[in-house]
Amino acid sequence: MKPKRILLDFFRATWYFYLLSLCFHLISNLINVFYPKVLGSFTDKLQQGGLTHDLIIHYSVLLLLIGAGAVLFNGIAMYFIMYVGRKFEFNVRGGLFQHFTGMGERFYSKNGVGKLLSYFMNDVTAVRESISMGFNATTNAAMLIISAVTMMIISGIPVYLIAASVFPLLLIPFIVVYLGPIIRKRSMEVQEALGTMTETAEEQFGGIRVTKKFAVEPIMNERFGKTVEQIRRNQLRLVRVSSFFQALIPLLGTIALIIALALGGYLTITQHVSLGNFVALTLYVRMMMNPLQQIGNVINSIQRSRASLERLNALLSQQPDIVENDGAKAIDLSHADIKIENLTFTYNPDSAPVLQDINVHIKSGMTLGIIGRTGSGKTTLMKLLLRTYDPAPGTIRYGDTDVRDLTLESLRTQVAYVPQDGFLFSTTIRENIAFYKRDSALSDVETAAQQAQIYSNVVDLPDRFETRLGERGLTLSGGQRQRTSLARGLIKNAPVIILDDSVSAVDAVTEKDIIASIQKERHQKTTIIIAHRISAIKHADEIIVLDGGVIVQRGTHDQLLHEEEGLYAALHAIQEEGSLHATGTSHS
Ligand SMILES: Nc1ncnc2c1ncn2[C@@H]1O[C@H](COP(=O)(O)OP(=O)(O)OP(=O)(O)O)[C@@H](O)[C@H]1O
Repeated sequence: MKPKRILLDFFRATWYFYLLSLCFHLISNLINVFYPKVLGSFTDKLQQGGLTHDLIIHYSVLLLLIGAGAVLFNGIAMYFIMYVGRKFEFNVRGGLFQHFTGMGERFYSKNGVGKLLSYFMNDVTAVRESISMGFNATTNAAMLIISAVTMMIISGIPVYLIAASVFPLLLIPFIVVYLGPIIRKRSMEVQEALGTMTETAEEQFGGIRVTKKFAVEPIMNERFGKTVEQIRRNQLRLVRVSSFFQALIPLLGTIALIIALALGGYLTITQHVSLGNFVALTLYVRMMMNPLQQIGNVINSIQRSRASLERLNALLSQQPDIVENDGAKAIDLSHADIKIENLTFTYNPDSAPVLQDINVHIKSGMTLGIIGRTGSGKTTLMKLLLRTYDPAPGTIRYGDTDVRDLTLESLRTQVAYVPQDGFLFSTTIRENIAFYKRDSALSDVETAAQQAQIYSNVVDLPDRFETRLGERGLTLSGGQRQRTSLARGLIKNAPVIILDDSVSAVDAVTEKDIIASIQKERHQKTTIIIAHRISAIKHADEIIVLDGGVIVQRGTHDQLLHEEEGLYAALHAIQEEGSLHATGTSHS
């Protein structure tokens, strides 16, 4: 993939706006540049004693027209640039969002939500501001300088006087070249510190309930304070160099003015330059100072935003780690067996495998139970089935098709995955359940809710299925959230469903009802249930026991119970004892 160059692509698509703006800037400056000349001629008339009432009115009207014309055309030029700047923001934000949604889990585990938000907000705005402001100020200044110098020459001001007065201004590019990279580096540090702060804030607001329950607000305040302090330090470092830079530009302007006054004054006294031309010269030099100062600001802001632009280009050039093969096909998984053969997987090449030599044949329509200690690789195995991470070629096949040769859409629409902590959106319960198909009939939503045993809870809520949930579904209890997420998986009625510890937060009676309803509804449909409680999987056609990434046992519930030395029987004994204690029937 070619590296992304968003600015170049954008300019290619919108160059005519810039051209239009350039034309209006040109008109505005051509009008504006007459202002010193008119004043110069006014001064000459005054000196020669030829000023009449009519002439005063004439000059006043002329100056008014010049001012109004310049402002009007400058305003139009600015409008075009601001318009196109907002378009840039809109395009890039849309593109970024689309790009981010295509990225895989590995990308999100590296980039926190706060960081991504910071790219959206700070970086895009920084680039937009610098291109809008940059274009306006640079074209304005360039045109003004060119037209001012031309006008001075036409007015008969000696070239050596113009050259001497304008010379200090020519030093600006050298200062820019020297200070620019320093500003850019320091600005990058500020942007990074801002990203860290957004990330910390996002995480801390997200975890505020935990913070409060542990009464650790002071620690959190201190941690957040450190990130803010880092921003302050970085910003001060940036301000030191950028304010020095910004102060230098007007200083050079002032030196130019002093030369114009001193040398111009001398030449006026010695009759080499008319008083009118002397007034015009000082006004022209004064006139150039503001745009030059703006250019200083612009160059500063361009230096700062180059860091943002580089980051945005780099981000948009990143390829998702999971990509569809060229010949990927969509196949119907309704009757496809899932074959896992000699599957070994590691998240990082340097670390030990998380799964080792896994072999499972999941016949179409069967129920597979997976149990194992925490961290034994159960979820990882499911992520590979969904191709959230890439398994080695040939190790996972649906029917006869390698999972890598399936289109991602066909895979993920036909395999429903219900995680343990399903994220709920801050919208209605109905929309959360009908997530994959927003226009599902209410009756389908209700049926799924019944299967997930959440129906009776929902109908007790004031707006039933139209009840809006708080952020991340926090209006509901943990068990209710889990069952809503389960309903979201069940409504798909997909050929394959994976329940990844999806009933861990419900009581034993509700779990039994959910399992019974799943058994009924998913008869003849492939169902994979991961659980820590044996009660949730004991009905499965086959159960595999994972330990340390390896299948250590497999069979039906009864077969596994007979392997008395096995992990399964041990887990069973512990859980049975626990439930006997819980129901008060223990004899010990
Ligand atoms: N994105 C990741 N990057 C690196 N290592 C990971 C990643 N996700 C999981 N792991 C590691 O892989 C191992 C298996 O994790 P996995 O989530 O598959 O276990 P699990 O059996 O589902 O656990 P649990 O029952 O607690 O959900 C763990 O040691 C975990 O630390």
